[in-house]
Amino acid sequence: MELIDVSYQYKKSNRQVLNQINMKLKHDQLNVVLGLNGAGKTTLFNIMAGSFKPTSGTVKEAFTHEQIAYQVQGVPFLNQLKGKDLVRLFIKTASQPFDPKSAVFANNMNKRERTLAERLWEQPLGQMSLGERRWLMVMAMCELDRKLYIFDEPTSGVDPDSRLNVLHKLESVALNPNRYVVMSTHTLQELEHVDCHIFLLHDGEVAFDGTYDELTESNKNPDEAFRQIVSL
Ligand SMILES: Nc1ncnc2c1ncn2[C@@H]1O[C@H](COP(=O)(O)OP(=O)(O)OP(=O)(O)O)[C@@H](O)[C@H]1O
Repeated sequence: MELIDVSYQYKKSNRQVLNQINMKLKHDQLNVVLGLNGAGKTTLFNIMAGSFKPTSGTVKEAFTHEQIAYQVQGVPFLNQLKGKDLVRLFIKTASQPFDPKSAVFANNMNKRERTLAERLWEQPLGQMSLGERRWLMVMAMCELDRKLYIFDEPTSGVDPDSRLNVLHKLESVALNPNRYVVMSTHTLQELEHVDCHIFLLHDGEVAFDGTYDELTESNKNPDEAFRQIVSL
């Protein structure tokens, strides 16, 4: 998937959020979009998902809605829904078989994850912590068979252990030549041991496009390396 000279400006706004962006997503690797608050990450995801039409420019290899799984931030679900209902919702909308007796999506989980999945299975969403809810949603979405997966801050509020599990899950989803996986995060340290390609959005442009090692070449602290780029 490639974005060619993509620009975006919200109606009634005089600011160009994205200004002739060029990006080529990688297969077999996690694509990570970084940027300050308001840099345009969610706007970019909406363009990739086809929800927003670029003001100008082209999205090459655009996918239909059926080919995309998009985890957006802050979607309200009924608090009474149980974990299994949420998973069923995702799986059923994809017309995939769902077995209510077993946590089908738990097949590749380690012991701790499996215990968590089993506990959340019968627990209402309203009684889950924010991190538990996010973890469950991301794991369920990974079970869908799609061409493009977009995760807007999938590790936000998730504890360090589950965060690693989520990232490794996304890495494994990306290990398929017919898929693209894109995510955003503000926690740069979590990327050190992840096979990923980084795009850093700043001032409407891609200010950095490269690997984690390249990002931290001049400063081993990724936050400082990030700061250097956005201070230029
Ligand atoms: N509907 C809208 N109308 C006008 N401006 C908007 C609208 N939605 C977002 N913006 C502006 O567009 C810019 C980019 O927003 P976006 O949500 O894409 O940023 P982001 O990088 O995802 O931020 P964050 O890291 O805080 O989630 C922001 O300055 C925001 O205020």
